Amino acid sequence: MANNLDDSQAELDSVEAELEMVELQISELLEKQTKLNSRKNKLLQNLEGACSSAQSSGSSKPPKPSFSKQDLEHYEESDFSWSKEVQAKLCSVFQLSNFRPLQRAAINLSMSGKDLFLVMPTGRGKSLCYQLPALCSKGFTLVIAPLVSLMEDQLMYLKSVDVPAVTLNASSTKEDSKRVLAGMIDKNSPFKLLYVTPEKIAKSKLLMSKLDKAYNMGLLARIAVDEVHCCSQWGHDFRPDYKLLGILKRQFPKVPLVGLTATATSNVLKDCQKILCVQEPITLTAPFNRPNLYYEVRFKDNEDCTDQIAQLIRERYKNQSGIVYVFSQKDAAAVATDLQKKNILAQPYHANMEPSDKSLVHQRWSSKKIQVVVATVAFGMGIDKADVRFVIHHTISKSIENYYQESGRAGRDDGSADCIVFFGFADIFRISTMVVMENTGQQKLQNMVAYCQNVDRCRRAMMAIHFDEVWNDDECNQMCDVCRHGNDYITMDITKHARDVVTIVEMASSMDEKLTPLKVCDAWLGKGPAKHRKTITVTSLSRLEVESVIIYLLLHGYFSEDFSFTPYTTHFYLKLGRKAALLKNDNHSITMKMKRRVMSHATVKKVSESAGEKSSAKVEGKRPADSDNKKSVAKKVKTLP
Ligand SMILES: Nc1ncnc2c1ncn2[C@@H]1O[C@H](COP(=O)(O)OP(=O)(O)OP(=O)(O)O)[C@@H](O)[C@H]1O
Repeated sequence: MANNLDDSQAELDSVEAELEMVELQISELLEKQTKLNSRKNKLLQNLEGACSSAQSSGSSKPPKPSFSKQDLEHYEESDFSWSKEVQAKLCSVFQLSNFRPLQRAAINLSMSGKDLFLVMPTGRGKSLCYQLPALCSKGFTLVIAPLVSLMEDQLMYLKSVDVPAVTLNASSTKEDSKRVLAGMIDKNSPFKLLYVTPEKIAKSKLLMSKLDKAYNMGLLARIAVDEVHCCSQWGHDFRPDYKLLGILKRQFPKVPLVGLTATATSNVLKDCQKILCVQEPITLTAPFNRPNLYYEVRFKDNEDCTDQIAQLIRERYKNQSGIVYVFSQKDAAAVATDLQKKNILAQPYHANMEPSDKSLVHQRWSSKKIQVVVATVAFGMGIDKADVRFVIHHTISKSIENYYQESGRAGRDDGSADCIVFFGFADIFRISTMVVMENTGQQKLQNMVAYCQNVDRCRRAMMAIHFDEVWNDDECNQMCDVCRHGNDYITMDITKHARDVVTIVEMASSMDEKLTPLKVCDAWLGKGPAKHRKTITVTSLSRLEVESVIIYLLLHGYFSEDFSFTPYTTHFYLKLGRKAALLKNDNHSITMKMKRRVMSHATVKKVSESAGEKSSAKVEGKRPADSDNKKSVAKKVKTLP
């Protein structure tokens, strides 16, 4: 009997070991699949380019795509019946001399009556693509925008260039509304643009009936849906009322619609197409690469992060405008106060401020009376200051899409600007608990963390994946810290460290104890409660290295999140992830790329070095945390008594 049991146990162990190997192989294959897909996309792009030129030279040809490069070239031309007027108004009204990429094509398509989705990075001039056609068409253009403040900014701007535009929203007076509703069916078109929120379309029968009349009179020239990704559940700013906008195309099928967004992926756009009931829209996607922006990630030391920011502002951005994004309203106030104490003209901005205070900060900043706005993400849509020279993130964003959008407020004038994010360990878990209820919140956050943790891939190329684009690292032009300071990393074998730290969490769990990531760090560094110190192998890594290893293990499935909810707050604990069991296998090893300035040579086993660097390269930028920690690097190995 005992023999039988032993045999079964042995077989079970062997099956489990085999399963672990299979799981490892699957994860390796998945990684390989991602890389191959990226290469495939790039090759397809190259092939598509080659096919288009072959087609134009008359050779034999694959079927023509629905909107080919030649079509695009056609719409880039300036010999349409409206071209002269468009060009004249570009100069005389908008005081611009040239179009930016895709603007002319978008305008020509829209003037030709085509439905269009225009995906263009933030600040590249999407508004012009419906404002200019509005001026060159009979009647008025209906613009759906998500925020009243955004409409007001647009109206202010349009007023400054003498373009008649109006809005209908909850704060419009009765008289205003009456005037606007009458204007909609006035053949003399007293205004060329009418801005409304999606809620207004959903709720105001009067507005819909006037639109119907205007449509029948041929006065509803065009419909523009700004921030069109808000239609889709998969878009990061989903707004339920956007879902009801399908009524517009159903009621007014002959009116061309243009949907504008800075952040939609192709899946989000497909969803928007369905929701808006647009049959066959043409999608124009401007390249997302902003070559004038320099992207950088810095490790965050909570104690002196604001000092570092202040120093940057004083030295590198003297007299230049910028934004510091923070996590919470409390942080906005605290960081702004800290900066003020260091003689920097900074003011906070967050959703909970009085609207008049918000506009005051915005105005002061726009007119350079203050240098820096310390803001939560509430400072976003509708911010149109061209000469923002830096956007510093005091805390990481909750997704790459958000980061792209927020950092993209820099350098709208095409002049060079910096986007720096301070990557802090504790911040990851603050954000993680904040997005816990969001569908894909954790995955998106992990992508952002992977962007920050990355040491060997061009930051642009990493962002591109999220916009269904493939950018070559060599197109970066050293405009990210990785490309500029290339090879500043080492590949490390962290298997033993991983085993040690996973054991800590395992032991805690066997004692029915949950550990937050910070507690795991402390315990591993030998700073936790005495009862833990007796049982664990204290690491010789520095705190920064410890944090990096834990983040790596979390990103790669050796750890996972264990949320615990109370009526007041959500706690983040670490538990073993699906790959933790692999560490029991002696043949399993984990390697990790780590920035030189993070790792200390004495403590980790170096597997291979990146090309071009000598092992004796000095470890730069040591922070107090590192040096403090060296005191405790006594290679203590404590075992059970
Ligand atoms: N052809 C052009 N040449 C120079 N500047 C331009 C051109 N087109 C637009 N701009 C300017 O670019 C700035 C940003 O334009 P706009 O607000 O339309 O951007 P956007 O793409 O709508 O951004 P967001 O996604 O933030 O709404 C404006 O100051 C605008 O005047």
